[in-house]
Amino acid sequence: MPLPASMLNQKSKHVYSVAKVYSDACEKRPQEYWDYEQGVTIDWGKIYNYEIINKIGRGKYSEVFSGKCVTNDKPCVIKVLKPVKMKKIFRELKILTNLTGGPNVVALYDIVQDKDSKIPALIFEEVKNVDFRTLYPTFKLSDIQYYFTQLLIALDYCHSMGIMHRDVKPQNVMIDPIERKLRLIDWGLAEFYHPGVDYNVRVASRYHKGPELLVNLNQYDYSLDLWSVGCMLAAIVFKKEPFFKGSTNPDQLVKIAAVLGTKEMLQYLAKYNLNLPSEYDKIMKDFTKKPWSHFITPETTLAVPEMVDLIDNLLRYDHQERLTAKETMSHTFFNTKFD
Ligand SMILES: Nc1ncnc2c1ncn2[C@@H]1O[C@H](COP(=O)(O)OP(=O)(O)OP(=O)(O)O)[C@@H](O)[C@H]1O
Repeated sequence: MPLPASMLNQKSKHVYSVAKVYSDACEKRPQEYWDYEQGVTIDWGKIYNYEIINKIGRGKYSEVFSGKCVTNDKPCVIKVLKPVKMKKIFRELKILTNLTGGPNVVALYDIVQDKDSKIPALIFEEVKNVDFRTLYPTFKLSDIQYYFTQLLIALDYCHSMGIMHRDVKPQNVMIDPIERKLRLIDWGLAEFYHPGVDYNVRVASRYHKGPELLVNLNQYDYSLDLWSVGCMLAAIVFKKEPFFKGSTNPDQLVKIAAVLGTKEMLQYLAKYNLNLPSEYDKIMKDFTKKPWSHFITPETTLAVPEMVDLIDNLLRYDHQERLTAKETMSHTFFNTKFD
């Protein structure tokens, strides 16, 4: 029986922006692939197969524990979801079941449910992560080439599967430097991409929010994730963590404009027929675009020309101008040998 029509792929009356790549990734797959509103058939595992060892993280939407699977003694991570709308839970489950097994995507081992609260817990592979504040300062250019290629492989894969991550940031990129293993985690804000659909701009974490989110451009796409990658690279290379440090969401755009320029921001808005939201009236200033050389000091030895050019091609206001994940991987920076 065909599924009833869904609101999830309802195009806006006025379509003004469509992804440059993989725009039909969902449409070409069956509706069951992306329609999480019809519910998700879950093959529930057995909760007594898992043992909690200790708490390792607490997010807005979950509590995360390290644990082990008692049947094989294998370590795992147990993400106990907080009670939120079932629709959000279904979305995370659908996306994870679609993506698990993909390159550098955290593997989902099992889904279990507390029998009283009915709240699901997700069982993942464990990554022996080293905190980015400790790890990133040790990176040489060759490490950046290696780990960012791994991250881009994960992003190109999820984009090719019609999914935008929408929360790319160092805290969601687990790296085990001993195994040189990288996994993209936290698919809780990820969403299926349908061309011409208006998306909620209240996604991503402040420092990694793309300009499209801050100016209420709803028809954004996979290119949002590439802005966040640009922020991560700029922070590492220019030794400024985070690179754009807004104190509020509106201030985040002010911090971006202070680097990329105010005139350039207004040109971006004009291209998509948008006005600067009134919340900026009192706080936006007329900044001139700063050249990247402004951020170069004797300490920024990673800021080689190839890297600066890469950052310049990711940190673009216009989401349609940013390199895609695939284009980023073929950028000269990744094809240059550094010591
Ligand atoms: N597979 C894993 N291996 C190691 N650590 C993990 C793993 N999954 C999650 N963590 C740890 O738990 C933290 C929270 O996990 P996650 O980001 O999935 O939860 P969340 O509730 O969605 O978080 P947030 O509110 O920050 O978005 C991570 O930042 C990380 O430190």
